[in-house]
This record gives sequence, C-alpha cells and structure tokens, in this order.
Amino acid sequence: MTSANPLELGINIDHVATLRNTRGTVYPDPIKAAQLAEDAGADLITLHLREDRRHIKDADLIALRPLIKTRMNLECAITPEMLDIACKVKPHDVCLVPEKREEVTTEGGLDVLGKFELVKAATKQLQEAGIRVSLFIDPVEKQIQTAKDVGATVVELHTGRYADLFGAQQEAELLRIKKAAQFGNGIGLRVNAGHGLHEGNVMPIAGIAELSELNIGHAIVAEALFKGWQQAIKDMKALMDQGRKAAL
Ligand SMILES: CC(=O)[C@@H](O)[C@H](O)COP(=O)(O)O
Ligand SMILES: NCC(=O)COP(=O)(O)O
Repeated sequence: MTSANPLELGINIDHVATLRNTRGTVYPDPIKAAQLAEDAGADLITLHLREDRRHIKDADLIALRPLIKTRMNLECAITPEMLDIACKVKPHDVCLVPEKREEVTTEGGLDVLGKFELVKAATKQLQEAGIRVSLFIDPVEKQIQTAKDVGATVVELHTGRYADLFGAQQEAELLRIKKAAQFGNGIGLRVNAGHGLHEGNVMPIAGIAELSELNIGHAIVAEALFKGWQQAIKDMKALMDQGRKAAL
C-alpha cells in the first residue's frame, strides 16, 4: 500500500474579491472570507496578486498577512514589482505563475525550461527573504526536473487541462498528472495541484497519494452561493478525504 502524503486544502480567495470589485463596495470582504475559511478547516489561504489587480488588491494582501492563522500562499508573476512586494509582505509561500494581461484566467504552467535564469534568480531572491517557493507548472517531467534545478522545493501541477477534458481524454490527463506527481515526489519535491478543480472532478486528483496540497478557489466561491462559504469548504475537504481514502 502506498503511504500517502497528508492532503491539505488551500482556499483561493481571488473571486471573493472579484465579486467585491464588480461594484467597488467593501463587501464581500476577502479578509473575512479567509478567516472564515480557516475556521472551516482550510489548511492555507491562497491569493493571486495580478499585475492588473483585477481581483486581489495590494491592500488585501497587506491587511491579511498579520491575520493569517494557517499559512499564506501568494501567487504572482515574476516581475521586479511583484518580487519586491512579496519580499516586503513575506507570505509563507510564493507560487510563481505565468501571467498574460489578456487572459481570462491562468492558461498554462510556467515555462521554467525556457526562462531558467529568470526563474532561478527569482527563486533565490524569495528564498533569501525566507519564503518557500513553488512553481506553477504543467505536469511535464522536464519542467519538474528543471524546477528542482533552479532551486524550488515545491511545484504546483496545473490541473486546468484535466478540468476541461472529459471521458478517456480526462483519464489520460489524470494519469499524466499522477506520473508527474510521482516523478516530482521521487526527486524530493513537495507536489501540489490546482486550477479548475470542483466537487465533480476533485476526487480522482485527491486520490494521487504523492500530492500534498490542492488549491481551489473559483468553484468554492460558486458553490458558496448555494450552500454557504464554510459549508462549501467543509464539503470540499470531505470529498478530498474520500478521494484519498478510495485510492489507498
Ligand atoms: C495559478 C492558478 O491557477 C490560479 O490560482 C490563478 O489565481 C488563476 O487566476 P484567477 O484567480 O485570476 O482566475
Ligand atoms: N493555483 C490554483 C488556485 O489557486 C485556484 O484555482 P481555481 O480553483 O480558482 O481555478
């Protein structure tokens, strides 16, 4: 029997801020969402400070940092501005993600291979500030190995393609993610996963014993509209536990 890594749930609060920003009100408050999420069992809070600030604002990040009881995982692009902000705010983790202004949401993983020196320098700068660095990458062994080569200790596998597929194609992508997680674990990396996960597709991903953390946001905010924020988080945790147990 495979001994599984404990599986943690990171709640991404980006789209609480999206709803707030639609009218420029102060509600719903992403800070309150983060605190309620932690009380409901979230193991960490993830937030993505995008260059265009379409949802999370600098003020959200700064206000939340001292209030975090679990762990803050800041997602950001590799730019001097973002690295400077990260080194000032000092979240527990930074997950470096690719970013294009015109994208609706993150479309793919970071090309660590193609941006080796840039990623290596950013990783070093963040680690020297005491921040653990994760790289958001596609489930590709060469990208995982290169993540290790640039000094990252964590990778987050992009599950967006898995989320968009169905049937045999989704099964094939699930196997690709599983093999990537096994490879990453095998070379000593902490392997996380995220993007596009929801109640209907999370269990098979949770069943991958080599994964340590799932970051989920959009679908939780959506479910919260019908069952409430904390119930949506508790239900997702329960599905993750079921998925993990079913695979052992
Ligand atoms: C990196 C990732 O998949 C998400 O965490 C990211 O935050 C998606 O961007 P939006 O939250 O802007 O959709
Ligand atoms: N890194 C993935 C994440 O934080 C949340 O992605 P999503 O669930 O909002 O698609």
